[in-house]
Amino acid sequence: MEQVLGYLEVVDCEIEGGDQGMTILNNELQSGIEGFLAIRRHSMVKIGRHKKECDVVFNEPSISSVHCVVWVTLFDDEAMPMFYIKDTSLNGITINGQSLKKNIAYLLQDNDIIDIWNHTIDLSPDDDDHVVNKPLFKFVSHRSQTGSASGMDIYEKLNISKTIGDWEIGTRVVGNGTFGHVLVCYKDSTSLSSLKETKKPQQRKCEFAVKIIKMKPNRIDKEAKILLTLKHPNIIQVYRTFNDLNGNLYIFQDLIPGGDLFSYLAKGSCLSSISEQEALLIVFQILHALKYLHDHGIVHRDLKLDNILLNSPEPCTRITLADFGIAKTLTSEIKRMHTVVGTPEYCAPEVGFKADRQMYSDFSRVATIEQEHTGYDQKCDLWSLGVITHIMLSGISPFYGDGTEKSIVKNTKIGNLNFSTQHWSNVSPNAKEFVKALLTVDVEKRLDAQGALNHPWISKHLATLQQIYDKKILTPKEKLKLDKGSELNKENINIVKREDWKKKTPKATLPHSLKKVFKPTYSSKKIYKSKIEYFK
Ligand SMILES: Nc1ncnc2c1ncn2[C@@H]1O[C@H](COP(=O)(O)OP(=O)(O)OP(=O)(O)O)[C@@H](O)[C@H]1O
Repeated sequence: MEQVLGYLEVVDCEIEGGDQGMTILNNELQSGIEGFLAIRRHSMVKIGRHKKECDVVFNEPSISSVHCVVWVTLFDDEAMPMFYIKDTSLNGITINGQSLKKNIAYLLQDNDIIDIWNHTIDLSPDDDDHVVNKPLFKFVSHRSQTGSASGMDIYEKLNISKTIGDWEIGTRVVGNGTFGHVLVCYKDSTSLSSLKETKKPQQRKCEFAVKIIKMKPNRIDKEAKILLTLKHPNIIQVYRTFNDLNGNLYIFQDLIPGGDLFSYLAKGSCLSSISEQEALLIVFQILHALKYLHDHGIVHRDLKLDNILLNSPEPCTRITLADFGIAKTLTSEIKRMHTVVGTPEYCAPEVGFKADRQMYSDFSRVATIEQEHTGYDQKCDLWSLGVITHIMLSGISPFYGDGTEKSIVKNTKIGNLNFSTQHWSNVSPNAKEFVKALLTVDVEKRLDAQGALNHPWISKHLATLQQIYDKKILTPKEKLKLDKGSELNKENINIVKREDWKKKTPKATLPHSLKKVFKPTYSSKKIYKSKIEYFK
């Protein structure tokens, strides 16, 4: 069983003449301490009226079936856990007297008091009629959340500003990558005054995320430029970017609270598979995002478990593609790419990775090593999706070999797949065919995004998938917008028609003087860091 990372302490629970209708089910036994509900990785604490679904059950009509949920995400073993709460109720909940927006996850901080009875509506100290002695919950984390990099020195350490315009940068780290640090941030809200006028309780500030990248001088960042043009429910939403005088680029974006797909699959010391239905809904959403990107001439080029974020760590949740650090926009002039970029483990063979580490000795964010081949196109993203689907269905990375770059690159070029192991015994033939159709070395024969959506594995379940997507994944507003047809935020982007990509382009024409070297990045940053084994 996973380690306890935090607790909800039951407080203000002076029960008179009965149990006030509260039943704590399994969770109390797991925490081992009476009156404390354990919060562990990979399991959500649910509070509500529904006996089968919830860990804490209140038999009261004012409490919704699932009233609120609490969970924790952990980026890696060295990171501080992030605890979230989401109000899923009809009547609302408050934290420290502040109301929450429905269905939006908020970060919990030590000693936060969670009130599921919504006292704030008419609570006054002299009011004898208000509900008393109803249990509240106090959140307590197991480890200090400020950690070693204390709030004061993170700004100094990263040489970043505390505020950028009306954005306030917090001290909590959401994740770290090869290129940047992702921190929690807040946007100054002016709407509080209007809330006061309507005598509603003050609303808790929503959290956002900011990715901060150290830029090399005179580099224009393509990631920020591309992200500002995108608007899709399955692609990270960016609100603002800013370059400071210290060479930092700030990308202000939505905070995605469920952690990344790598952390979701990493249980114990290996990656575990998930059910075919669960994988199908994830693939369906990624394909929606890829279709949108590719239709607009954008290739992600670094699809991997780490860059797929979850809205909450549970099945049937929204998936968000992040990290457009090496994405590329194709235009009518540039129809193919010749730069070797990405993560070898997920990288299509035609991208042209070499196993020779020497070649990648000098690191550059705008990675450029000239390719020997005729280039590659958007189908490289479909190969990466094939690797991701393979891992989700079997828990195994298909070309990982002995884990060395040499063996990964060699295995990828051969593209052999083995579905005869016990890991595949419960996987349907259609799912295996789907993986095979994406992990096809011959690019011409490999499916594109639309082809993948038409594959029997997806098309057989299309009606159900679309229904779940429309009703559970999208908000009604998003559904309406998608129905009207997706539009880019900015008009001045050179859109390539799909037919143009199919036209063959001449061999790479970059002069040798432009040859630069590139060091690959790894999703496996976590594999190397925490030594997670792929093979069970
Ligand atoms: N908006 C976000 N909300 C929540 N978590 C995020 C967000 N953006 C990034 N993360 C987390 O931070 C990690 C690093 O972010 P990101 O991948 O964008 O950085 P990077 O430096 O480009 O990484 P890489 O080494 O993969 O190139 C991600 O794996 C993810 O877990």
